[in-house]
Amino acid sequence: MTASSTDPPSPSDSSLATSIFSLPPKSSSSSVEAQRAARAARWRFSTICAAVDTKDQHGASSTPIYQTATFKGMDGQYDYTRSGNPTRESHLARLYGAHQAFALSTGMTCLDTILRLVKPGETVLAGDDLYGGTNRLLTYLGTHGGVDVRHVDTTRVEELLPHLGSDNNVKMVLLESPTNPLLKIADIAHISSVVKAAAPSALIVVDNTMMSPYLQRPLDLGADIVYDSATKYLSGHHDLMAGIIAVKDPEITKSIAFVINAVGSGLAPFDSFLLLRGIKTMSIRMDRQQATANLVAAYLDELGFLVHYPGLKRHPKRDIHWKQATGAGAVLSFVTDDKALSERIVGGTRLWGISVSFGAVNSLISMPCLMSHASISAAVRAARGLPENLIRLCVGIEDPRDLIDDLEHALISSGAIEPNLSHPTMSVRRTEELYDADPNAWILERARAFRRPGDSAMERLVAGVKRGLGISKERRTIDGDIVVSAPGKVILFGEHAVVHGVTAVATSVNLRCFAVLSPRSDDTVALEVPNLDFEAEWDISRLPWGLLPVGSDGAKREADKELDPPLLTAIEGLVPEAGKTGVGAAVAFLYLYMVMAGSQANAVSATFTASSNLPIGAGLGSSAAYSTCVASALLIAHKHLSLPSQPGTPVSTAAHDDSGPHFSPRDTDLVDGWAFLAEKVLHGNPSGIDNAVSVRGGAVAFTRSVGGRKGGLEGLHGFSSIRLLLTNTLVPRDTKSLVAGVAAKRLAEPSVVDPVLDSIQAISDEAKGLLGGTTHVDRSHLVSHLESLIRDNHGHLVTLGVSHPSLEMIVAATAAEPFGLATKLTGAGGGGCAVTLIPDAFPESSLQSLLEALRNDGFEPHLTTLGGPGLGVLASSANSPGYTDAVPTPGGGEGCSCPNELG
Ligand SMILES: Nc1ncnc2c1ncn2[C@@H]1O[C@H](COP(=O)(O)OP(=O)(O)O)[C@@H](O)[C@H]1O
Ligand SMILES: C[C@@](O)(CCOP(=O)(O)O)CC(=O)O
Repeated sequence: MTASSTDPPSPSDSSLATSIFSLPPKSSSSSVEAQRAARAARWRFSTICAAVDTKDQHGASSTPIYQTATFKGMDGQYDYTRSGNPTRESHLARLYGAHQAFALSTGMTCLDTILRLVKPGETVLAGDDLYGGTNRLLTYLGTHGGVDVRHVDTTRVEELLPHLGSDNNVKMVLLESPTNPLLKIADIAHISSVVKAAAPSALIVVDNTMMSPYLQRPLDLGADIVYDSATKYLSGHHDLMAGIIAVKDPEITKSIAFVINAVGSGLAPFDSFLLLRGIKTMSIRMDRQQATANLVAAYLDELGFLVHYPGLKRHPKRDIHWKQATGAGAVLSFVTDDKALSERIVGGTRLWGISVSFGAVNSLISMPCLMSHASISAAVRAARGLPENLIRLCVGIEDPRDLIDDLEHALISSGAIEPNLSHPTMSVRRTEELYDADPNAWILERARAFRRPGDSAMERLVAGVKRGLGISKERRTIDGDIVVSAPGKVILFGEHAVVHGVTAVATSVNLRCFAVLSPRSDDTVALEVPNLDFEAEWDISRLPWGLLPVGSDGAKREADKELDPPLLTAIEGLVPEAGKTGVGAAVAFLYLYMVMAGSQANAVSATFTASSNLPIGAGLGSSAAYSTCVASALLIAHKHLSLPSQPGTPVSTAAHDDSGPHFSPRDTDLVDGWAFLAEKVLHGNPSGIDNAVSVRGGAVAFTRSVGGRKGGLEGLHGFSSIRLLLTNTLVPRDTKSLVAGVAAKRLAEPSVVDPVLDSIQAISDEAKGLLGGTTHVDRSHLVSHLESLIRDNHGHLVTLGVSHPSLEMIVAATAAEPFGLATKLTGAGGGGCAVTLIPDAFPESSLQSLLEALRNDGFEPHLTTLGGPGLGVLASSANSPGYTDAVPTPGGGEGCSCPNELG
């Protein structure tokens, strides 16, 4: 297929150069014909694609296939198909704004043809993120053709400049934009003008396959030659191989035509027919593919993957792309940071076919380093920044919902994402309605139902903090920000009994509170707690500093064991909108803020923002997570916590997380003590187990110090990843009154309650042995043993009177056939949450039916795993000028590993 967009071909152009659009009207004398031709000359892209304006002798409305090698006669337009064939002649030049366009047998043939314009001793500058086949051919040209091939980052014009001096003999600059597969953007117009100015004889060649002429026309931007693998978008069905070369200059056209004719690389008649047929629907296909690609990119981006796609707002050089192209295309790539994980994702899809190439109506998934770019050595790939775990997605025209379903399934089953327990699940009907009303909102909803577990506890934390506070990937925390995060908890055994000195076993959950303390300079302290729709600010000078004990100087590290009632009352008077849920959070914050500063002189001016993905008031320790965040952020601001010398290095307390620095045991205890004080503000007389878990993470056995008996805290590290189902009844309850109810029952019926407390102690002791690794059992026995302890403990809590009909419904639903699972209430009971242990072998299909059944009963089920990191400090530059230097940093030193006197 060859054609010229403007001039009719001269006989010397050979019969390759014919265009139905450029031929003069049959009867040029007829003004009607002339007007029709003039109108046709104004047709827009999709019209040109769809129209069959052939001058076929029978008026065929589809281009006929001239399946012939030779043509009879001496003076006809065609003689031999290698030189020209009517099926191959078409309107392509017009699609490219070219002087002439040629259809060849493949995209690589196009490149081969173009590279024959380069002579030995000349230089080709090519990109460093190129299709593997391009790289292979260039390498061959270098080794066998005596051409100096240099790979530079062609997306950066400054990298090209040193190569453009006349001694470099640059003949050709080969560009792709966006590049394949990293979708880097080159400024085609800018590069063309810079190259032309410095090396006037150099040809700018653009591989436009990622875009097609529908979205980008490089000849209009200053390129000399553009080629496309027409196997991709132009034909669109992956049922033929083809390539197109479009050329602006008549002289270059002749050289290209010469090579094609000499070599015989023109596209065969039948393939030309298929290609023409594909081109008719190109724009409509690409519109659909591109719209879906935008959704897929938004989905992966929202999940926290690094996605390469110029449709995304933060894509580097996006503005340049949109200056030179009219769409983002339908190819995107993303990294998982784990090659094995990427392989599992790619292998887990069904609708997305594992295949090289792109541009077809059916969607494809691949790992370029193993497939399309495998011919580039691993070392070169690494040097060019091509991640081995990169996944490329080529979006087709299937229903976007099916594509997302399939991709999501692969992401879940590979372990790349897990349910976002804090996100309310939408009914199928509501989801469908949202899709119909607003696909962009729909895709975000789909993504928010999941989250990435990350590769390490710290990475999870970083991602969690950003998500939790709505800090988008591009927004970095400002200098001086202190960013902290702490988990909620689930009590596995011993709630309520723990208040009376019995041991309880609790574990952190992967739902967290996130907080930022940001310095300000207006002598104001402010609080924002969006979960509770509360914000307030206070003039620091008007806080009741006079109520602090005389001599407070802020140097004190340890938290008080008890609250100071007059100070508490005074602070309560400062919090507006009494009765709102945020009031407790504000009072706790201000209380710690004042006591920790010790005096007005030491007070820091800052805004504290906390946001949690924990359900609040459901028994999962949202208050402890919040208290831990308040305590740790304020301790850092007052320089009471020793942090790594390198600002911004994440610190954690999680003993099981070996990566990164940890707080010393003494500092861990310090945070715990202050968090406990905040818990006291919120709850009066809590046992302290919630903050102990939130600060440390993992699983702990906790015994409160009661009546002079020594308490204790022990980390339990003898288990790995046990799955739990937390089901929120959504029934509100009040911890304080439930705890008081049990105390009253104990007073009234000691003969009933005391044996129950003894039995719970025995249960906790057994659980401690199992989870702490001192009782040696195999994995299946560990789980079944824990299940029987769960059933027993729940029975005792029923006896204590703290269950609720909604909790009993969940116990029954999970125990019923075919599930047979063990469930107990967790936390204070009276509503709140139930916890169910999910054995390793529990079938995924049964789990899905159980979740569905619970949702149908109006509950909110969340899957989680046992254990997880505790307090994490993500960013902290307490040494920055934003915070006062007046508070001396106390001396460090290792202290006790566990606070034995917690309350
Ligand atoms: N994200 C948060 N922001 C501010 N305050 C919070 C947050 N999460 C919890 N709180 C505080 O904790 C209280 C809930 O504590 P509680 O009823 O014991 O529930 P839970 O069992 O979830 O800890 C809230 O009323 C509020 O004072
Ligand atoms: C009931 C209790 O044992 C656990 C706390 O329950 P909750 O997380 O407030 O639902 C009370 C406590 O230990 O402070």
